[in-house]
Amino acid sequence: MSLDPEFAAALANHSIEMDEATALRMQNYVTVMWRWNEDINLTRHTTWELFVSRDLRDCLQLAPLLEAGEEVLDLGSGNGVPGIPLSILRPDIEVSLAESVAKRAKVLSEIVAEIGVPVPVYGARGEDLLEDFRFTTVVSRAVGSIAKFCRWIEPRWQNVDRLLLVKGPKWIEERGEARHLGVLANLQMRKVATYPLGDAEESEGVILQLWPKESTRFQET
Ligand SMILES: C[S@@+](CC[C@H](N)C(=O)[O-])C[C@H]1O[C@@H](n2cnc3c(N)ncnc32)[C@H](O)[C@@H]1O
Repeated sequence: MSLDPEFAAALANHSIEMDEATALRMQNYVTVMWRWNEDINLTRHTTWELFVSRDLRDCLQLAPLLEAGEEVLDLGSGNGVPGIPLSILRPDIEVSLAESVAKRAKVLSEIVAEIGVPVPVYGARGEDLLEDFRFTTVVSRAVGSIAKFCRWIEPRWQNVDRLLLVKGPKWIEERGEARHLGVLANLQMRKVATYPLGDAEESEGVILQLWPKESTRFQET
């Protein structure tokens, strides 16, 4: 397999440097995922430009925030973003996927098997999975509001060190709602990445880290 010139052009267009082996693994994931997308709705990002400028962009922001050896759960994985690209970008972390829609979870299992990444897929609600499994970090994109996540994880913090949520500019409204509902009372929240979304409004994307107040683990990060 060689690199698709449109993928290479999209990477160059966004000044993304990636070694060829990683780019080819990423291309294989996207190609297989798009093939499944013809049968079951997984993504609307069906051009290399959209994949690179939306999906890969967010994954590249998340990747450096994770420490080697972490056990990461992608909650609400859908088409596999951010979990599968993260497992390709960071083979030194262990990624699992939770997807509550059984048909999508089954397709995700087919995708990871075909592309050969060591990523377990759970056809379950992520918050239920946290009853029995422990993860150092839960990552998530486009699944629920800050308040929703606070409520989901609230009874499960003994099994999670931190949450990393990928958010668009609406995160400020969501923070307002979460404060209003009082669900942030026992949590610390910090913006750990900010980056331009490249849209006409010049809006910013953020990655929010949430962790329990009593934990000192992320004080210095
Ligand atoms: C809008 S899609 C986002 C998919 C992907 N994370 C992305 O950023 O493109 C949300 C996905 O999360 C799944 N989902 C929603 N709530 C969930 C939960 N509590 N646990 C696991 N999956 C969930 C939905 O079935 C859907 O596939």
